[in-house]
Amino acid sequence: MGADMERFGVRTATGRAALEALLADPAGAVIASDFDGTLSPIVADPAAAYIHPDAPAVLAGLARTVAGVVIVTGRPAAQAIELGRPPGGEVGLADVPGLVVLGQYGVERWEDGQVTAPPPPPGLDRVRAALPGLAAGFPGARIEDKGRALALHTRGCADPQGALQALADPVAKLAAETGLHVEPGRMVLELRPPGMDKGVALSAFLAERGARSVLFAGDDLGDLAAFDAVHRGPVPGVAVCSGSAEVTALRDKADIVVDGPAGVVGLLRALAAALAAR
Ligand SMILES: O=P(O)(O)OC[C@H]1O[C@H](O[C@H]2O[C@H](CO)[C@@H](O)[C@H](O)[C@H]2O)[C@H](O)[C@@H](O)[C@@H]1O
Repeated sequence: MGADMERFGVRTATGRAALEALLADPAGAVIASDFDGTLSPIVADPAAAYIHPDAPAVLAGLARTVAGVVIVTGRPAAQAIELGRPPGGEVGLADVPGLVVLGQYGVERWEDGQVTAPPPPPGLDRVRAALPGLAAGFPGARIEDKGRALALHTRGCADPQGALQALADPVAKLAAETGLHVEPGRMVLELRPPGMDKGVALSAFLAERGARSVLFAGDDLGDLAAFDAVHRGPVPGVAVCSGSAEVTALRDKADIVVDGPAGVVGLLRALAAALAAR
């Protein structure tokens, strides 16, 4: 077991214990992951953020062994499925047996090709009308309409971080006026329904599956709630940081830190190999 722990780069005692529990009892394990920045590399155009080419097959292999594989994402769930098949790829996320996608920070659920979700929150139309005015002052800013939430991206601006800071107050004011929640992320401010986050969504999924252990991988601020759920929940949990220079807040809270989506896929591949060797 010691060799396994070394291979996985676990740096905390609780992470070691949780990973040992997962390896000893895979039928009780849930493998959970964020999408953008964790399974798919960060790119300038959100519509072009396809999954790492090896991720679907690796997740499909794991899904045959564990209690469940779940993607917990800020994306609309169906869009994660679309971007979850790399261009020209033969295997996509839709081929992962029993996969569930909890989209839009947990308000949507994709399963067996069907999406279930509540109606869009009141206030969204007002945000939809107001955001172009806010974005107009920042050439290169991009509005992403996700149906139940809107995102204002600054990655295309000449000074993405400066634009993000300048937009923070007006976006917070708009959120307060419309009863929405501001979700800050990687060069993005999202206005989304309140009352749900990735931690709540993941905890509910773990309870539903009767999970006895969990591994969750994430890269961004919105994943911190899932890290908390992993560490404070009733079953042993491993939090994996998909590391980047852009976001450092997750590193100190992670049991394992890997280098971006390629590192996450490598870790999941090593996990699948260790389970197959048992
Ligand atoms: O919860 P996630 O799966 O991490 O999704 C969070 C948001 O990710 C997307 O935006 C981010 O990725 C883009 C593509 O690489 C990048 O251009 C952008 O700067 C990032 O913030 C997505 O567009 C959002 O809808 C997600 O909520």
